[in-house]
This record gives sequence, C-alpha cells and structure tokens, in this order.
Amino acid sequence: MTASLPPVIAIDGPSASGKGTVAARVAERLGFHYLDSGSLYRLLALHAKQRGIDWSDEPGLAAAAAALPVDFSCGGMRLDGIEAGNIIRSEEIGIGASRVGALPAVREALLARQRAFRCLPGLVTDGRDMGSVVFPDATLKVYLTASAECRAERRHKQLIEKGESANLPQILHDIVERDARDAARPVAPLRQEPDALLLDTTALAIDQAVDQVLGWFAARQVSGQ
Ligand SMILES: Nc1ncnc2c1ncn2[C@@H]1O[C@H](COP(=O)(O)OP(=O)(O)OP(=O)(O)O)[C@@H](O)[C@H]1O
Ligand SMILES: Nc1ccn([C@H]2C[C@H](O)[C@@H](COP(=O)(O)O)O2)c(=O)n1
Repeated sequence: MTASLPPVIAIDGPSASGKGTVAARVAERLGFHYLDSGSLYRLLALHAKQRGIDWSDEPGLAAAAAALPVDFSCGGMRLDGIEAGNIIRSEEIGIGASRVGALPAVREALLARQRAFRCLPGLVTDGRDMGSVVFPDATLKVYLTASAECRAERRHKQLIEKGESANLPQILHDIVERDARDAARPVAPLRQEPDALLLDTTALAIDQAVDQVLGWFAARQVSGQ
C-alpha cells in the first residue's frame, strides 16, 4: 500500500489575476505551505541577468536553474544570499520570467524544486502549470482569472500604493502581451485545463474568492475526490 501524498490546491491563471493573493490567504487559513511558482521563474530571470546569461540561452539557463542559489527560509526570498523579493516584481523581470519559462529545459530543471514544497499538512500553490504539469494529481485545481482591464487596474493600484510610477495603458499592454506569450508556448501553456474549476474574480472581492476556494476544497474532502 502506498502512503497518500499531502493535499495540493493548485491555482493557475493569467498575470495580475490575484492568484498569489488568494493562494497565500487560502494557505494561511488552512495552515498549509505556500509556493509562488512564478517567483522561481522570476528569480531565474534575475539571476541570468546578473550573470550575463541571455534569456534565450536554453542550455545556459537550464544549468543555472538546476543550481539556482535561492533560499526561501525565514519568510523571504534570497538569491545568492541577498533578499530579492522586491526586485523580482518589476515588469522587466516579469517579462524575463515569461521568456525563460517558455524553454522546455528550464521548466524541467525547476520541476523537482517545485514538487519539494509538497509537505504535510498540505500545499497551496499558484502559477501557470501547477495543475497541469507540476501537481497533476492536485486535490483541487482552480483557474483564477479576471478581465484584462480589471487586472491592469488592480496592478496599477498596487504599484501606486507601493509608491512606484505606473501607466495604466502600458500596464494593460504588458499584461496582454505576457499572457499571449505564456498561452502560446508549446510546453505547459497558460490555459484552463478541463479538470480545473473556473473562478472569475472580475466582480469578486478578495475574501469572496478565498471563501470560494475554501468551499470547493472542503467539498472535495467530504466527497473524497
Ligand atoms: N478579487 C480581487 N479584488 C480586488 N483586488 C484584487 C483581487 N484579487 C487580487 N487583487 C489585487 O490585485 C493585485 C494583483 O494580485 P496578485 O499579485 O495576487 O496577482 P497574481 O495573479 O499573483 O500576479 P502575478 O501573476 O503577476 O504574480 C494585488 O494588489 C491584489 O491585492
Ligand atoms: N508556473 C509558472 C509560473 C510562472 N511562469 C512564468 C510566466 C509568467 O509570465 C512569469 C511570471 O509569473 P508570475 O510571477 O507573474 O506569476 O513566469 C511560468 O511559466 N510557469
């Protein structure tokens, strides 16, 4: 008899849809671990930039990904021993993450690192292929989205609140372009899988989205699916 693996809630969706916010809050409510998989692609893009590795150099990036010097302990995100949680949130690094994430050897090199986050009592994770590739046996798969305009407005508000300059039309353009690249790639593309439940948060508050995910997860546990 094989021991059952810890449960996983996989939340995938386009950029600025609120995946990270919802996933982190669901994890907190359940006392589960949380993995922001996009941060790994972002840290790799930053690391490559710092090391002069081109974002199209697949063998160079795959080698860098396999040995990525990241440390998620103490609640932060250290790259080469330096806190990088803020710097990886830039639009430039987001674009870099999307470019390196399109390369199959890079995705393969990051797979085991992501799966290692699956620990008791459970994991909530967000990204683009959490339900399709990384955790295909996830207990619950959610495709979380919102209209592109709504996502751009949320990102704009987020940047302004952080005291950063932000241009709404440019943000909308960048979001649409990045999603198109993530959806068009042949490996692990951004899309709603048939077994993922759709959660459109365009007209929902964060707490409503969190409650919906928790409700779906509770129902799965009762039905044993
Ligand atoms: N339902 C919601 N209503 C209003 N604002 C929301 C909602 N969900 C998320 N937000 C806000 O939208 C912004 C973007 O959310 P978040 O960073 O979680 O998105 P994301 O999908 O993880 O983005 P990325 O893919 O770029 O990492 C945040 O400021 C967050 O507070
Ligand atoms: N599972 C993942 C997560 C992220 N990426 C790539 C594609 C995204 O545009 C980019 C940044 O992700 P974000 O932090 O915005 O969630 O990283 C991916 O390919 N697969």
